[in-house]
Amino acid sequence: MKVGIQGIPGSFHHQVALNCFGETCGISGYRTFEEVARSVNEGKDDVGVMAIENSIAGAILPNYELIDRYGLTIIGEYYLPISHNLMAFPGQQMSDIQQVKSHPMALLQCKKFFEAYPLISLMDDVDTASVAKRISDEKVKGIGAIASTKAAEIYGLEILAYDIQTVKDNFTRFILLKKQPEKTSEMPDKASIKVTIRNEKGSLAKLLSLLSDCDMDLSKIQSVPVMDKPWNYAFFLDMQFADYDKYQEALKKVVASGGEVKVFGEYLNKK
Ligand SMILES: O=C(O)C(=O)C[C@]1(C(=O)O)C=C[C@@H](O)C=C1
Repeated sequence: MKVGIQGIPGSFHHQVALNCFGETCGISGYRTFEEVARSVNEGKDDVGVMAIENSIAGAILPNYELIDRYGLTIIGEYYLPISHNLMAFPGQQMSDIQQVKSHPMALLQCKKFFEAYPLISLMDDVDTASVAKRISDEKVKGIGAIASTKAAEIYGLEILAYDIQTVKDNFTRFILLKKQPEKTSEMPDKASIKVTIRNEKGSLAKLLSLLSDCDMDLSKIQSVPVMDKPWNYAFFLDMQFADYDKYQEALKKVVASGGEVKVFGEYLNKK
């Protein structure tokens, strides 16, 4: 199984790939989410792992657009507990650190911790682990990384502060992406869809009550701009259901009421 991720060993994506596909899967690391989406679309990787939302920092909106543009299918999801740690080249104190680099989502999850250190500047980087690796390879002093304890272990860095995310219970939801939908033995109980509706008074309210009438349990609704129609919006919806037929009926009703529907995936809820 060839798995595409953004990041390198020690990153959270790498951990999810190992947890989902086992130690022997072949993992290719890319610098951007777009490269992951492209590699799955071109068949270079069988499956892509992509973070889509975090319980502190919220949705990674651009990733919804990537799934849409590259025509990928969501075949599953995975929730990983995330603990962030501040680490640096060994032998330094907190007072030696002038700058901290990490993945933008990781920085967002630790914003509160750094309020007590106004002299430390925060900078976006590719992924959590690659900063740790660079500090180690180039023996960089004065710069810290935010990453997992596993990354500190792999790259030989010293942890200056443990568990620095704003709330202790912190989760990132990852989605597993393939080029084509796959047949599963179990009936799906969750779906991710995109609905485009006309920008008219009450149209979103009508959509929501229609879904509720069909017993759809919405776990996510995210509006995204329709690029070629300024100030029009489409909605990415995640919904859970006990009855697959009712879900199919809901989709038909949305279309009958004038909505455009694109299904991104039907899979098993893992929450
Ligand atoms: O940089 C990493 O280690 C990642 O796997 C990326 C990522 C993300 O994209 O949200 C994954 C989980 C955490 O939320 C922080 C960063």
